[in-house]
Amino acid sequence: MKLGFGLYKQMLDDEHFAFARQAGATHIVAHLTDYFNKGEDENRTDQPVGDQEMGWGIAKKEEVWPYETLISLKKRLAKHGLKLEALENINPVFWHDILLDGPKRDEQVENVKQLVRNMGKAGIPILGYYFSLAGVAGRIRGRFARGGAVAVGMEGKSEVIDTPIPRGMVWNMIYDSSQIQPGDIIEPISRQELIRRHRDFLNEILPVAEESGVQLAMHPDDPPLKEIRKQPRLGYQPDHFKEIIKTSESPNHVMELCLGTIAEMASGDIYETVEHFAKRDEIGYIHFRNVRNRVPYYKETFVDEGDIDMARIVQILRKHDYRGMIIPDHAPQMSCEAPWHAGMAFSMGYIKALLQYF
Ligand SMILES: O=C(O)[C@@H](O)[C@@H](O)[C@H](O)[C@H](O)CO
Repeated sequence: MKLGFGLYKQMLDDEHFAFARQAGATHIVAHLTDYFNKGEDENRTDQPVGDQEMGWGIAKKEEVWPYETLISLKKRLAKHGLKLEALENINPVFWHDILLDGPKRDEQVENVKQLVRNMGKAGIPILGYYFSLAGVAGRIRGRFARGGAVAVGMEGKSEVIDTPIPRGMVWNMIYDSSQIQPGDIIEPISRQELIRRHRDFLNEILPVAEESGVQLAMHPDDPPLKEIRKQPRLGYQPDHFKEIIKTSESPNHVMELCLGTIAEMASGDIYETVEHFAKRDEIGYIHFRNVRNRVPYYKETFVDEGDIDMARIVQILRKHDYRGMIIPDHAPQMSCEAPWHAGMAFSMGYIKALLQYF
């Protein structure tokens, strides 16, 4: 197994690369979408939470990440002894009308194909994506982890969860602020319609992924409620994702298996789910984090204190000879001058020890 580390856009610098390597990472997941593009967000070092009606921020208008950008990032990482294993998430500016089935859909399918080709050419093996209208919305932040460490979670349904998505926004980011008008919302669709949009997207992108040697790794719905912001989720039980991966029938379509999100689901068994995907070789990479309780009351915890027995997960992965990457995803913030660094270093140390002894 490969120990990896995820870095947000604003962390893609030498200092963070050195930190990741020092914490034991050999592989990197890079987020090239700036989730914090609001100018004044003081929480830029923590994960984006999704407790605001207007979402994470304004999606930056930019051209589809070109080959040159990708290869230069790869080379900068290589200087630190790190391999760029995956990009996580697609800027909503590139694909909002694929999610919304809007007028630019076909043009935007070409954007995603181009991104996949650029990744293939640069030798980046995995694109993590999350097919969702509401995106990561409706969580709150609080002193939920051991010793009062700040983490995210849910305390029942917050107001945002039932507030419809305004037009101009999707995936919890604003892609066109000129469209945002009071009362103008995205019409609710059915889960079947969302499944259709996703299937059509895969039918067009997967052949290109296969040709390019890139795997598309699907993130489960986060948080896994049946409906958020009046829109359905692709899935809210492990079985939904098993079904989607099975019907896509391509070795290039796999899971970005987030243990926390799966364990938060109102039903389903995390160990059986990991076993299912590991046995079939359907895991792109793993978000190795822990939670307590299930939606709508779950809380993120330190990696060693939640409901999931992480050693058991590693044993299941070993049993099926899983060779892919695991990353901490995110961790509670620890009380000190570098709360994010301390939380992530704690997770990395714990995971490294598990990998050493199991
Ligand atoms: O902060 C983060 O990294 C999370 O929000 C992600 O795990 C997120 O759930 C996925 O990237 C899916 O978008």
